[in-house]
Amino acid sequence: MKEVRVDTPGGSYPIRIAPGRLDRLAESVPADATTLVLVTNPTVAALYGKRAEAALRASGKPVLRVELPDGEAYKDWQTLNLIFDAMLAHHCDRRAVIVALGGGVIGDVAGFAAAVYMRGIRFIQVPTTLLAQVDSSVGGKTAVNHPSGKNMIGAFYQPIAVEIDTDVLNTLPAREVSAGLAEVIKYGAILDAAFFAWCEAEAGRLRALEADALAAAIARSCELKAWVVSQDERETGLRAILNFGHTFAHAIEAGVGFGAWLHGEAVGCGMVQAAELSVLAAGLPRGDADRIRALVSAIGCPTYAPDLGTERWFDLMQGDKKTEGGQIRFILLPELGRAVRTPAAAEQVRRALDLTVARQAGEPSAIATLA
Ligand SMILES: NC(=O)c1ccc[n+]([C@@H]2O[C@H](COP(=O)([O-])OP(=O)(O)OC[C@H]3O[C@@H](n4cnc5c(N)ncnc54)[C@H](O)[C@@H]3O)[C@@H](O)[C@H]2O)c1
Ligand SMILES: O=C(O)C(=O)C[C@@H](O)[C@H](O)[C@H](O)COP(=O)(O)O
Ligand SMILES: [Zn+2]
Repeated sequence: MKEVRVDTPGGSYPIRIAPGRLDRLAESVPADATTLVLVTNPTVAALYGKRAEAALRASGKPVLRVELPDGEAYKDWQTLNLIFDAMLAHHCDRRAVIVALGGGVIGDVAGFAAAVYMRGIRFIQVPTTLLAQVDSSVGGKTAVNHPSGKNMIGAFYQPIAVEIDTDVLNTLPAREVSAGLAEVIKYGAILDAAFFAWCEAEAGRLRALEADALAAAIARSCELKAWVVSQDERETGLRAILNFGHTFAHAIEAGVGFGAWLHGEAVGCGMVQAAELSVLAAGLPRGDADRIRALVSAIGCPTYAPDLGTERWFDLMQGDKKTEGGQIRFILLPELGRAVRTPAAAEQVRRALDLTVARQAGEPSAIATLA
């Protein structure tokens, strides 16, 4: 088993990575827990609900299962309330522990519920998508969407443990694998050029879910994210680099309607857009931007963005959480493996959009590249 630790001012917690962790969840259950609230969705429950529940019951604690509707479109306030309704109906107290079993949507919503239920109870992340294993389960960003923007209502709230069972990825649809790989290559682009090059070499094996390549990618991603979060839990500075590609990505997700593009797909495309902007505004060599586009394509994510109209693009990006005093601030790359947070001239942003938005009939349509 590989263990990575996240150290924040509020405490330290382990990320445990190994095949079969799902059957050993009792190891993360605190001795004084009263009820374990297993939050999941029908898709994941059908695949892993019974095993997870049995593993939790092995701790000797009662388990309350709460199933939320599946999908980004349900990552909202109403869905969050379903957790509170169930917990209050079952008289869950402050020593109840939420266990989030699912992808990033379940982890973000269940984590936010833990942050605010009776002003805060403990929670455990059991991520079952690649994206959730390499990114969303680590670092304590919890949130729901608002119709106007991604993750607009939320809290920084750390889990007490992250349990990563690499075996569960075998049931993941190919499109979800590609989406998860987008966040993997993000770490290479912003922090580790050698890891980026490794991803280029291993892209085919990663897409094919080859166990050794996948385990290495998950471990390195968790190490890099844990390193960033341990230095800047609340995104006062350094942590913002984890948002590389996301100013564009979140505009895509909100612009086309939550769920039409997967978050990881939007991140893949958003990184191509941020790389183009980096060439114009941060000195990224042309060849490095081309490598980013080629790798995003190789992992199976779209490289052309939808045509939302320039005004709408700017309007959506203006709403980004990194905007300060009305100025949109991007995460850009001066070179592969190094990221900075910086504003960019409107003209440069317009040019980057021109280069990356699918506008003409002859251009590959953004969605068509998903096939
Ligand atoms: N908190 C963070 O730091 C952070 C980081 C990155 C992304 N996110 C958020 O995560 C969300 C995206 O997460 P996601 O990509 O995991 O999507 P998701 O949670 O919607 O899961 C994708 C799909 O896979 C299904 N699924 C889950 N595990 C499965 C398995 N093992 N086998 C088969 N199907 C399975 C789910 O039911 C769902 O239909 C977005 O809302 C994004 O904003 C948060
Ligand atoms: O952990 C972080 O910090 C990230 O930015 C990781 C991102 O991949 C993730 O999508 C995050 O939810 C985006 O955060 P937001 O603050 O822009 O909503
Ligand atoms: Zn992301």
